[in-house]
Amino acid sequence: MLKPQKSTVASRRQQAVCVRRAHKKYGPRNNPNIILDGLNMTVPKGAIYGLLGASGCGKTTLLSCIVGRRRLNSGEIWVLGGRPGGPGSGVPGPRIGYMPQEIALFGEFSIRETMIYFGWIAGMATKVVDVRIDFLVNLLQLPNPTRQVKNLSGGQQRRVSLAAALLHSPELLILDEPTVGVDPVLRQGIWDHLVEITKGGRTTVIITTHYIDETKQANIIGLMRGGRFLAEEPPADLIQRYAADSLEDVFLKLSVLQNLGKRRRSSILADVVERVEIPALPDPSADIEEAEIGEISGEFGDNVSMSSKGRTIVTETHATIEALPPEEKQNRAFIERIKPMKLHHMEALIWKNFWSLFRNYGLLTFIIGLPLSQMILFCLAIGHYPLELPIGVVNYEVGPNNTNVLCHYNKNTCPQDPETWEWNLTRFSCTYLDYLSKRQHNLIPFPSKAVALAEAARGKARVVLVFPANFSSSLQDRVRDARHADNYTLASSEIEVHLDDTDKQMEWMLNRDIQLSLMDATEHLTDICNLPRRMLSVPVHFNKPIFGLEVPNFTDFAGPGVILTIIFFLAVALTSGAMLQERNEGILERSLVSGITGTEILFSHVIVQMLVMGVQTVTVLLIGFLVFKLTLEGSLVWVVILTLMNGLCGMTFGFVVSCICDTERTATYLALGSFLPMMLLCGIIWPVEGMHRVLQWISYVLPLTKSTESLRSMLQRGWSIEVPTVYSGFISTVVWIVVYLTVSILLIKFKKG
Ligand SMILES: Nc1ncnc2c1ncn2[C@@H]1O[C@H](COP(=O)(O)OP(=O)(O)OP(=O)(O)O)[C@@H](O)[C@H]1O
Repeated sequence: MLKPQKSTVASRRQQAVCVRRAHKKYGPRNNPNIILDGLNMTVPKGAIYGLLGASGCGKTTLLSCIVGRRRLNSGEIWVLGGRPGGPGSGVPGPRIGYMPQEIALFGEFSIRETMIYFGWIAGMATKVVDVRIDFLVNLLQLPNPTRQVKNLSGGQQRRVSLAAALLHSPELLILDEPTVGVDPVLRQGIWDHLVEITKGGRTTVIITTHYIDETKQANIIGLMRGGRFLAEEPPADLIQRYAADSLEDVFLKLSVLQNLGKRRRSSILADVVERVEIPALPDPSADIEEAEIGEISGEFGDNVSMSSKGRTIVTETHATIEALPPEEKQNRAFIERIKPMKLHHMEALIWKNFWSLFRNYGLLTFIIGLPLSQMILFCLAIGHYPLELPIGVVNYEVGPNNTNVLCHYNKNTCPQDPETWEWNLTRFSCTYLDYLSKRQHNLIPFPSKAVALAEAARGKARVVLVFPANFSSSLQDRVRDARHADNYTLASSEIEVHLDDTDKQMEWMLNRDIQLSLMDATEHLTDICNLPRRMLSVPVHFNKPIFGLEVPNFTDFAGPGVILTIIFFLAVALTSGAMLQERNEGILERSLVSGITGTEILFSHVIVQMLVMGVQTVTVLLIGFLVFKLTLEGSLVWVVILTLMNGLCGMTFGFVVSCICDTERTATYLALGSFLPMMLLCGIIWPVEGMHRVLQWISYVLPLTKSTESLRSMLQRGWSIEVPTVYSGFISTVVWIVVYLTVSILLIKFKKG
C-alpha cells in the first residue's frame, strides 16, 4: 500500500488538505513576525491528523488559512480538491465542520437553537437536526438542550461548540482544541467517536490539542515548530524511531535537532542541547539533502521536515484518482465572487438575528427607549421662546424714585386734540413697557443707567433699556416736525438699548421683542384715536408667511434634522455593535466558514434592523407630530419612507464601521468622529447657506444634508415628491446606501488576515 508517489497538482488535490511552501507573517514589513515559514502539510482523506505545537507556534493561523479565513503571504493550499474559497473545495461550506478556538456561540440561544442555526445553514431539516441533537447530547454528555448557552460552564460550552461542528457530519472536521476543559473519560469518548467516523474514509479530522499524548490515536501527527513541521508521521512510528517514551519526548528531541541545524545562539540553548540525548539520524544523508528533494519523493516527502527529509515515507494513496472538482479558474469574474444569497442561509440568519435581538431585553429597552426619550427631550428642550429674560429698565420719564416698572398711563383716552389734531403724548414709555411686559415677563427697574449697566455687567440683566426724561414729548416733536428736530430732541426721543450680545439667539429674540413692542404701543395709540392701525408704524409690513409659522419656531427648523440624525445614528450604533459582537465572539468567522457569505449576513441584518427601524420611526414621528405638534404639511407616507431610508443608510454605514474597525472602542470613535461633523455640517443647527463655501460643498455631499432639507420641505412647505429639493433628498440617500453597501461587501469579501 505504501509507495512513493510523485507530487503533482492532481495528487495534491487528491488529499483532504494539502499545504505547500506556506509563508505567513504578521506585522510590519521591516519587523515581521514570521508564523509559517515554508510549511508543507499533507492530510490524507480519512485520516485523523493531530496538529501539535507549543502555544503561539501558529496552529490556529494555519487552520484559519485552511478554512479560508486568512490568506497566506505565499504558498498553496488545497482543501478537498480545491482552493479555499474556490469552486469545488467546499470551503467555505457544509463539507467542512469548523470548531474555532473561541467558544463562538450565541449566549442568548439554547443548545437546541444553536444546533438548529448551524443545521439550517448546512441545509438540514429541523427534524434531522433534532435526531442529531439527541445523538450528540449523548455522545458529548451535554446538558438539557433547552438550557441557554450563556448559563453553561466553560467546558460545557466547548462541548456545544464541538457538537455544532459535528452536527452535519462534514467531510472535513477542523477542531481547534476541542478537548480543553474536558474530563479524561469524555475526552476518550470524543476520540473514540473521531476514530469511528474516520473509519469509512469519508471523514477527515484535523485536530489541535495541548494534550500531546491523546494524539496517539491519530493516524498522523504534525509537530509544528519555528513555522515548519519537525515531523509529520504516524505517532507510533515516531515513538519507535526515536526510542522515546512518549510523543512529548519525541517533540523535545526533534526540537533539539532543529536547534542543532541552526547556530547555537545562546548558552541556554547550548545547555539544553547538551543535556538531551540525541538519537542517531536514521539516514545521515538526509541532513545534507536539499529541501527540494521532497518535491519528487511522494506526497509525504513533500514535507521537508526533520524526520521525513530524504526518506520515502508515503501515505496511503488511492489506486485510482477520484473524480476531482473542476480546476479553479485563476481570474474568476468579480460577480462570481459575490455569490447570490441562499434561501436556507437567509432563513437561519434572519431567525438568529431576530432572536438575538428580541431575547436581549436590555438592548430592546434601549432600542425603543432611546429614540423615544431623545425625541421627547428635543421637543421639550429645543426651540421654545424664552419669556423670562431679565430686562433692566431705567425710566427717567417717570422719575428715578418709581420702583414700579409698569407705570400708570392713560389706556383709553386718545392723546390727540379732536379739534386741532395736536398730539399731547405723555408717559409713552409706560405704554411701551406695558406691551413689552406682555412679550417678556421679567422687567427689572433700576434707579439709574450707571447702576443698570453695572448690574448687567454682573449678568443680572440681558438688556438694559433707558428712557430719557422727556421721552414722550421729544418723540412727539420728532414726529410732528422731524425737519426741525435738533440733536437733543432726536436723542431724547429714542429708547437707549444696551444688549448682552453673547448669545445670538437671545439677541435675536430680544431685538424682535423690543421692536415689536414699539409697534404694539403705536398701534394702541391709533386704536384709541380711531386712526388707521398702521398709520404710525414703520412702513414695512410683514404679511402671513408663505411657509412656516408667523413666529418662526426653531423646533420646526431643527426637527427634520434631529429626527433623521436619531434614526441614522441609532442604526449605525446598533448595526456596528451587532456585527462587531458577532465577529469578536468568533460567530461571524464560524458562520462564514459554514458557507454563509458576507452579502447574506449584511442583508439578513438589513431585514431585521428594518423591523427595528420601523418601530423607531413610528415612535419618533408619533411623538413629534401627535404629542408635540411639529408642523406636518406634506405627505406622511413620503416622510415615513425618507426616514426609513435614512435608517437604512445609517445601517449600511454601520456595516462599513464594523468592517473597518476591529474593536468596539475604535467603532465608537469612528461613529462619534462622524456624528459630530455631520451634525455641524448637514444644516441641522445652522443653515448650510451661511457656511464657508468649501464647507457648503462638503455639506452637500454628506448623507444627511439633502435628506434633511427634503424632509423639512415636506414637513413645513408641504412640497411633494415631484419638487427637486424633495426628490434630491431621496436620491442622495439611495446613492449613499449603495456606496456604503458596496464598500462593506468589498471589505467583507477582501479584508482577511
Ligand atoms: N491577527 C494577528 N495579528 C498579529 N499577530 C497575530 C495575529 N494572530 C495571531 N498572531 C500571532 O501569531 C502567532 C501564532 O498565533 P496562533 O494563534 O496561530 O498560535 P497557536 O499555535 O494557535 O497558539 P495557541 O496554541 O496558544 O492557540 C502568535 O504569536 C500570535 O501572537
